Amino acid sequence: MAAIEARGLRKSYQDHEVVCGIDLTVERGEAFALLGPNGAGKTTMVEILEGHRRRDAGDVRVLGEDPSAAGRAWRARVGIVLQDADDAADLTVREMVRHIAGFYPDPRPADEVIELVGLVQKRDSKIRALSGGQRRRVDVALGLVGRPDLLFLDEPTTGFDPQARRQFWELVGALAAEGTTILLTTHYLEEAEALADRLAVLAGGRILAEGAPATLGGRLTAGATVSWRENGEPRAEKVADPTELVRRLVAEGNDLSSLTITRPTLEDVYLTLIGAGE
Ligand SMILES: Nc1ncnc2c1ncn2[C@@H]1O[C@H](COP(=O)(O)OP(=O)(O)OP(=O)(O)O)[C@@H](O)[C@H]1O
Repeated sequence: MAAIEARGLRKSYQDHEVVCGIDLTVERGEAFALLGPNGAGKTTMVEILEGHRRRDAGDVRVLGEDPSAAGRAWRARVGIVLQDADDAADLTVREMVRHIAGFYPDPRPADEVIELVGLVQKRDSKIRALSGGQRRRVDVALGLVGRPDLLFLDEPTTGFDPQARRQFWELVGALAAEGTTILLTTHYLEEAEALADRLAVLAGGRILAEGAPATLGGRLTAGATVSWRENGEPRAEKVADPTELVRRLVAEGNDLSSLTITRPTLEDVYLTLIGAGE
């Protein structure tokens, strides 16, 4: 059974439909990323799957249950890192993690979680005295402490410095290796590429494309651009397979010290898709 199964999911605010009949399957143990511009409907989707928002139509099963009707046992298996968590509490990091751990049947030890998110130095600091990125790490700690089977991460690394982001990627990789299913939204394409087994690009409440990061939008078959210099002049040619062209350039005795072969990046593919979706 898939971890997440949604069919014909719809949601409107007033008369504005922002999720327009989405089908989505996330397998158990998979890391899945939702990408899309501001207002695409990602958070609305995720909140419906978390059981935090009612849907207007569609069938949804998350860990085998309908999230709008699921009870405490289900909730204990789901970890959530909200986009705008309000954690400006008067508690220390450790107190807060312990407090939330108390709601779960089999939590991770608080100190272990604090170490996982790199907050050992701030363990006894009040949360309201932390920087934005450090608070975000607390959010992540609270999402992890219950040892969830499924973890929702809504823009988890917003405000992280580059080092913290790398550490977070390693953490998510370790959780995925333990078998945790992960549904992530992000605006960082390199994050999606680093973390996701599969991803979907959402715009205007619809999925425009879905697949592995390496093959999304025909990325692998889109051809390659070969660039080199000939008699001091820059040359470039777009080809399906660069092998033959490179062979010819070698046979012709060209200086290939500046040769490059590039394929569309995930960002190229994403921007093309979004452009096409507007
Ligand atoms: N509570 C609400 N009431 C009315 N409209 C809403 C509400 N929440 C979201 N919307 C609208 O629904 C649309 C989708 O919003 P949503 O937050 O799901 O997008 P998103 O893809 O998560 O965007 P972002 O990348 O900016 O977080 C937007 O047009 C937004 O203005």
